[in-house]
Parts: sequence; C-alpha cells; structure tokens
Amino acid sequence: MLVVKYIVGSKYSLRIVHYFFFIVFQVALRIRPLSDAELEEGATIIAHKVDDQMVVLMDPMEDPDDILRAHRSREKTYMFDVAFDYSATQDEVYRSTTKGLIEGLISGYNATVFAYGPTGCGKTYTMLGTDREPGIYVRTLNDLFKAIEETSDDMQYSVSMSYLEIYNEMIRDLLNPSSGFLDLREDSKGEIQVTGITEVSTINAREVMELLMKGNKQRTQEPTAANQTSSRSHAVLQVGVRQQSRCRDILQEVRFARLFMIDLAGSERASQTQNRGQRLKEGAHINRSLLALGNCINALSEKNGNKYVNYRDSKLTRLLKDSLGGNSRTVMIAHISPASLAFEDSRNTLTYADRAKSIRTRVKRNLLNVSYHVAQYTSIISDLRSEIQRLKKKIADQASRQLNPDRTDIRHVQAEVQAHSTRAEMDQLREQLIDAFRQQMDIRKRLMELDNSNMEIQIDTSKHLLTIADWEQERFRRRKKWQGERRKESFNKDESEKDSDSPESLSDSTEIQEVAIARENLVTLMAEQKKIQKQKAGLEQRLAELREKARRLEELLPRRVSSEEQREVLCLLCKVHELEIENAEMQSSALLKDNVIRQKNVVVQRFEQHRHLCHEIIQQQRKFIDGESFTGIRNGTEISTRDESGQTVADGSLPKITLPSRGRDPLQEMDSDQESVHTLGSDNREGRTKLRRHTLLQILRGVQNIAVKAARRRSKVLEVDALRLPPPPSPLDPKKHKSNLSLIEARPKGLVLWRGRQPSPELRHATSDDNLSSSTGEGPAPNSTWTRPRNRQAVKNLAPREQDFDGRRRKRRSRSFEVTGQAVSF
Ligand SMILES: Nc1ncnc2c1ncn2[C@@H]1O[C@H](COP(=O)(O)OP(=O)(O)OP(=O)(O)O)[C@@H](O)[C@H]1O
Repeated sequence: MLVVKYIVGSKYSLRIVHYFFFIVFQVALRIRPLSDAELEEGATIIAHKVDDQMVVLMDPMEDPDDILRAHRSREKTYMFDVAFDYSATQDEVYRSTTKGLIEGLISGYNATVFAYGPTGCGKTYTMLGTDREPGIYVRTLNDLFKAIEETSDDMQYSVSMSYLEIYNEMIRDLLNPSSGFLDLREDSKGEIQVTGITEVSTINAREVMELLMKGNKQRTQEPTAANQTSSRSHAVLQVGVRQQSRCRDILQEVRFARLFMIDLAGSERASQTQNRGQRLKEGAHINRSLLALGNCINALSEKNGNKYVNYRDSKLTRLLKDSLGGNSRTVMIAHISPASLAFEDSRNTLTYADRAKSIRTRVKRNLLNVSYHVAQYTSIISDLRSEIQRLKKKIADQASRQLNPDRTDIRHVQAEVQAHSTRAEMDQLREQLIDAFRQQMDIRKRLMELDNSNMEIQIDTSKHLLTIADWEQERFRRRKKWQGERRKESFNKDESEKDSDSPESLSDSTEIQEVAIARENLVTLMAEQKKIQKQKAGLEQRLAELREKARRLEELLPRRVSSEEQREVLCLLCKVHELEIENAEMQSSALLKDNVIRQKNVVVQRFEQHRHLCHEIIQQQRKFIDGESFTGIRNGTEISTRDESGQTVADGSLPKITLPSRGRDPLQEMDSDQESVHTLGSDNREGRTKLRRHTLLQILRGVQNIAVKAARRRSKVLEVDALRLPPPPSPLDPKKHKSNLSLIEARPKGLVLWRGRQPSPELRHATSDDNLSSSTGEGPAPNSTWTRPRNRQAVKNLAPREQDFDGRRRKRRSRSFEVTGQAVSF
C-alpha cells in the first residue's frame, strides 16, 4: 500500500512517502536456569525446550493416580519464533531476536524489543545483562554504532537517546531525575511523545554506555522475596536515528526511526513476593499496567475483527501504542522460570506470548523528501563546514584511539583479553613494520637531499658554462675588432708589426684566468655529480630492499595475527605509512619540478629581453628610414650602397644608430645571448630561436633594401655617372673591383655602417684609396666632396702600390669572410 503526503512550509517542503506492509509480532521465549532458592525449596523443572521453536510445560499438579484425568495430557506445547533454555548465551539471544532490527532501523523502520514475564524470571538479565555478559541494550547500541560508522562516509547520522521509567504510573527521566514527573502527549503525526524528556544526541558508543550506566543507577529497584534485585518499574530506553545523505542537494531524502528497548517490571503475586506497604502498592500498579498490556495484546490478537484496543488504560500501553499495533517491527521476549513453583505464572506468560504471535503491525518506512529552497543554501554550507570539522575530529580521534584504546566497550575489553596471547607477537610484527617504514622514510629524505644537491650542481654547472661561453664570445668580438682596426692601420704600419700583436695575446692574459677557474670548477662539479649518482643508486637499491621487506611482513599479517581487529589495525598502519612515503615522494618530485620551472622562467626572461631589443632596433630603423635618411638623400649629398657581405653602407651625414646594447652589435649580442640560452634550453628551442633570428634578419635586410632603392632613385646624377662608366668588374678581379668600388663608394664625409657593423675590407680599402689619392694630390681630399679620377693614367700610376694592397686585401677579405660567416651565422 502506498500513500504520499505533502507538507509545504515556508523554507522547505516535505514529501512523505509511506509504503505499508504488515508484519507479525516476533515472539521469543527464554527459560532461565533454576535458581538456588528454587532448588532449596525442592522445585522440579516443568518447562523444557524441545527444539529451537517448541517449548513444553508440564502441569505439576496433575495427579497420575487420578483415573478421571488419566487420559488427559499433562503437557502443553507452545510454538514460538525462537526458544531458548538455560544453556542459551546472551549473544545467541541477541542475535536471534534483536540484531536483525538494526538494518531496518538505519533504513527508517521503527523497532521495539521488550522483555515480558513474571518477576525474577530474567527480564533485566536479558535486557541489561551483567558486566561480563552484557545484554541487549549494550549489544544493540554497539552494533548500531558500528553500522553507522560503516556507512558514515556516504550518510550523515544523528542519534538521540532518552531513558525513562514508569513507576507507579508516573514517568521519570532517568537521565535527569530532578526534572520531576513527565507527561505523555500525542504530536501532530499521532505519535506519542514524552514532554520535557532529556534527549542526548551522540554517536559515541562510550558516551551512550556511560549514560546507560548512570540511568540504571537511578532506576527503582528493591529486593523482594521473589527477586533480590527486583525492578519496581518499567524501563524504556528510546533511541532515535535520523539519517540523510552527505551529498547535500536541493532535494534531500531524510530517514528517521525510533527503537524502543523495554525492560518491563515483572507481574507478581502478593503471596509470592510477600510484599507489604509500598512494595504492595508498587505491585498493584505494575500489575495494572501489565493487565492493560495483556488486554491490548488480547484485543490486537483477536481474529474476529473486534479491533478496539484500549491503549489509554495505562501509560505503558499508551507509550507502546505504535510498538504494539502501529508502525513498528516488534519483538517480544517472554521469560519464564522452569520451576514447578512458578507453574501458574509460566502458563499465563506462555498464553499471552502465544496470543501475541498473531498480532500484526503495519510497518512503514519513515521517509521525508526535503526540497530545500535557495535560502537554505547557507544552512547547507554551514552543514558542510561542520562535516569538515567532523572529519577532522574523526581523524584526530582515530589517532588518539590508537594510543588509548576505548576500554569502556565491554566487548572490546573481551576481545582484548582474547587477543592477549597474540599481542606479543603482534607487537613484534608491528615494530618490524614500523621500523621498515621508518627506514624507508629516512632513505626517501636522503634521496630528496641528494636530488637537491644535484640540482644545485646543475645550476652551478650552467653558471660556469655561461662564463666560458661569454668569454668565447668576448674573445671572438675582440678578434673581430682587432681585425677591423688592423685593416684601418694597414696602410700606415708594417705588416710584420701587426702580426705580432694578435688578439689572443691581448685578451687571454686577463680573461683566461677566470675561465680557467670556471673550467676547474666544472671538473669538480662533474666529479661531485658522479659521486651523488653513485650514492643515489645505492640508496635506491636499499629502498627497494626495504619495500620488499615491508611487503613480506604485510603478507605475514593474516597468518600470524588471528584477531580480525588487530589485523585491521596493522593493515591501516601499513596503509598510513605507505601514504606517508608516497607523500614524501610527491614532495620530492614537486620540488624538482619547481626548480625546473624556475630555470625555464629564466630562459623565458632572456627571450623576452631579446624580443624587446629586436623591437627597439626595428623601431629605430623604421624611424630612420621614414625620416632623416630620405631627407638627406633628397638633398643629393648622400649615397648608400651595400658591401660584399650584404651590409648597407650609408652616408656619414645620416645619424648613426644608437643601439641600446652596451656598445655591442645588437645582432652579435643576440647571438651571444642565444648561445647562452642554448646551453640552458632544450634542442627544440634551438630550432625556434634560429627561425626567429632568421625572420628578424630578413626584416632588417628588407628594410635595408628599401633604403638603398629609395636612395638610388633619388640620387639620379650619380646613377647617370655610374651608367656612363664601364660595366662593373667581376668581384674576383681586384683591379676592376677596386676602381668600381672607388666610384660607387666615394662619399663626402666619414662613413657610418648600417647596423653599426664594421665596414667590409673593400670598403675600408676604398676609403683608404681616397685618402691616398688625396695625399698624392690626385684624389679628393679628406672631408671634401668626391670627384672621379680625372684620367685612367692617374689610376694606372697607382698600380704598383695597389698590387701590394691587393694581395693583402685578398688575404684580409678571405679572413673577413670567415669572421663574417661566423658572426652572422643566420
Ligand atoms: N538466563 C539466565 N542465566 C543466568 N542467570 C539468570 C538468567 N536469568 C535470570 N538470571 C538471574 O536471575 C535473577 C533474577 O533475574 P532478573 O533480575 O533479571 O529478573 P527480572 O525478571 O528482571 O525480575 P524483576 O521483574 O523483579 O525485575 C538474577 O540474579 C539473574 O542474574
């Protein structure tokens, strides 16, 4: 049967889904052992358990000599869901009657367990038990908390507990006895509630046990003739379980259920208990409420449809309304004494228990579908926060529990006693495991240190390599500069003098010392690196051995440790240590990656500087082309051309380009920087760098070509003159080449080099020729406007000297070509 009910509130709406199904009362019977008092009184055993479900009660009054009743059976047989006799243990009773209710409880089904029977028959023993043999209360709560813990990763639980007694038809709060007598009320859902009862919310088993012990001390117990520790009240332990998914959603399913565990006071006969005064009065109340309970059971079990059940006759039946005929899975554990003296009580109890078998309860799952509104998100967030706190606390608790195991849990203590024999062995195993993990951690730490040292060595190595590369670059630059200067001076000085002043002899003396130190350091660093590698290999081997040892110990666990809990603890221990080791490994690799990233950042910064530099060069050249160069050319006083190596030579009137570098050729500087980057960067970056450098050069050359073309277009006069001249000589013909160059490259004032480069040897030579002509009176004077040689004879007169120069020039040109080829290796 399905019923759906909606309750819509201001903040959230509830959708209650009821799935009904009928379930019969579960009835168990327990026969306690014969007591010493009964034995003393010469009682005989008249109640027997025949099998797991059948019980036989013999009438001790029947006279075997009575002929009239000779054929009447003295025995009466009763069938129950389960039957126990004196040999049954507390655990067996719990497992067969109550354990099955726990699963239903955390799924939202109400449940009730109550102990019923005459006084002194073992109700309190079954429900509460003793320290050595705990009863249903303790075992149920233990298993409930265990079940909660097993599913607590997905589900969130809140457990509340209240403990009361009905004494003389009055309700007392056993957790807060000072609160006086409490009343029963029926809430809007028709459920009976005790107003003002103390409800303790906890999922800590230890706390619950303490509360239970405290409550039991408050319970009214008096000695009677029938029982030295007779309970003079009905004790009701109520446990409420509320459950919802941890994944908070706007539509949330909430389950709640109540478990009643009731230790009824025993029915008693005044003759048997010999009670007087207060005890007698108590007995009357007890009997009254038990009579009301019996009436309810009678009414509920009637099959002819007379369904009026008078729950209102006593507080006990009002409180148990749902448990008896409503929404609850109910288990009744009836208790009898096997003694012949208790025949009447036993027969009555068996009759009631037999009737109760036919009671059917209507069970439904208590389910709420809560759909939250947006306003509820804040509460969801705060719930999530408290969930984080809970998990943190749980971790801390687990850590402290490992140090101080919970001793209040009686079963835990028992398990500990059982495990005592294996403890020494387990301790040994644990020590070995911890030792193996500790050693692993130590080795991990040392490996991390070695990795760090290795990284430092790599950084130092890079620094020294850079020093050497810089020096190489500097040496190359100086050599080039020296060659340029030498060409300039070649006309004034003797060649033998120049050859003796080599760039190597100039630069090596100061710089080679620094470089030599760098080289020495490099050698030391290499040796250090080798040493570290060797140490690392040794440690890694040791680590592998330790891992193998820990694995073997883990394999031994199931064989050497018999207790499941201890095994679990050790497995958890292994897991924790493995995670610690993994964590250390991850930290180490994170550190290494961090260092690599830092190095790469340096490379990226250098690339950024190059880009910036190139951008500035392009900007300045563009400004130069767009502005001043054309103005000068338009005036007809400038000329620009290109030397053999592809460099454009501009007139001296053009502004000399000021480079942002420290007086070095930017492209050359770029080369040196690129090389240093290469030492740090990877091979694939090299390709990209070359491509970028090539592109940049093309842009620069393009700009130069535009400038040259523009200049040529505008200097028509010179072009006409040039056209009148014979065709340009082959570059291989030094004489023709020289005359051609002297025509084209003549300029009014000192030349400047495009891009700040040194002029080619030919160009320098042409300049020198001009100066030479000037000194002989046949050429233009320095700093004067250039004029063509007047006749070929004048040129011819220069021939012997020029031939000398030609030889030297050829030599220098080949060297210059070599140098240029190195320097501009795009
Ligand atoms: N199954 C059993 N095994 C051993 N001892 C038992 C058993 N059942 C009862 N006893 C003992 O019998 C005595 C009386 O039991 P108990 O107090 O539980 O009876 P009761 O039904 O709760 O009585 P009352 O209704 O007067 O409170 C106790 O000493 C208890 O230890």
